[in-house]
Amino acid sequence: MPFTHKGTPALLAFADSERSPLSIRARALVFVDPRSCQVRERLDELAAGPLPVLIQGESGTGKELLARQIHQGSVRSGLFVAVSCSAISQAYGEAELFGYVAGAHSSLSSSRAGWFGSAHGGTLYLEEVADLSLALQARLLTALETGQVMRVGGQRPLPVDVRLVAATSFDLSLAVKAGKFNRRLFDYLDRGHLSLPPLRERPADIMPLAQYFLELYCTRLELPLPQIGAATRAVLESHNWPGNTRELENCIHFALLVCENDEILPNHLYLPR
Ligand SMILES: Nc1ncnc2c1ncn2[C@@H]1O[C@H](COP(=O)(O)OP(=O)(O)OP(=O)(O)O)[C@@H](O)[C@H]1O
Repeated sequence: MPFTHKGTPALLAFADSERSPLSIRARALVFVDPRSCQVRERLDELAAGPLPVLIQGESGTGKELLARQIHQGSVRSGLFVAVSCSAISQAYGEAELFGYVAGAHSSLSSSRAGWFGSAHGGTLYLEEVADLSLALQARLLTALETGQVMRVGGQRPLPVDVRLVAATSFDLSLAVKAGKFNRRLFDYLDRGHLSLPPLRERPADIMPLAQYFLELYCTRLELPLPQIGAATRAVLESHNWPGNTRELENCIHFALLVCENDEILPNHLYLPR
């Protein structure tokens, strides 16, 4: 059932958002600005096809939501597994990503599939993919190209069918030039390039998103729905949103908690920058 609210026609809903353990905040994608509509078209094209996808967009623009939408729009019945590459440990990265067999280290008594194996039949979303070490990048490319993984301590490779959706907040080709990112992995990923503009370049999304977050948090916190008046609207529309949609979401959440009557006023907006 698509999420709907007054005056915001272009919403996509996540069918499984209520039961997905990885999707606490994501409920729908608001796409109203013409640039967002172009992103949406490209997303639909990519979702239906077989290509890996590289999403480029500043922090907080909604890359993970797009990745979920790509998975949902695909025919893949396996899980959507989201992993932050900056959280993968240096020491055990290979085991975390590709799994291990019991006894691989003295302390490991059972086998684990790893993130890659857990996404078998589904989609692996790697956030900030450039944070992977060069060694793991090379192993990742081999796994994707051969459709096989070797678990740490394993004797033979296991077949895996994973679609990779990777995200980066900067131009990854610069990291390739600097020797920090595997050129072949970049070429592999970049066939399905999806660029998500910052919120300041999609101004027609600002008010629909603000209204969406207002309704979302009012429902969640069981608060009456306040209005957003003209002066507040002007402030929201003229801010340049360095933290993108996440900043707008936090701003609306905060405003809802500090506004006293039935209207959000400009002084209820916490916009430090
Ligand atoms: N188009 C949208 N419609 C509704 N909610 C959105 C939209 N875009 C982003 N959000 C919300 O904004 C927040 C940030 O989105 P998300 O985590 O997907 O951004 P990101 O680009 O992956 O950020 P980071 O690079 O910091 O991980 C989330 O709470 C998400 O639900």
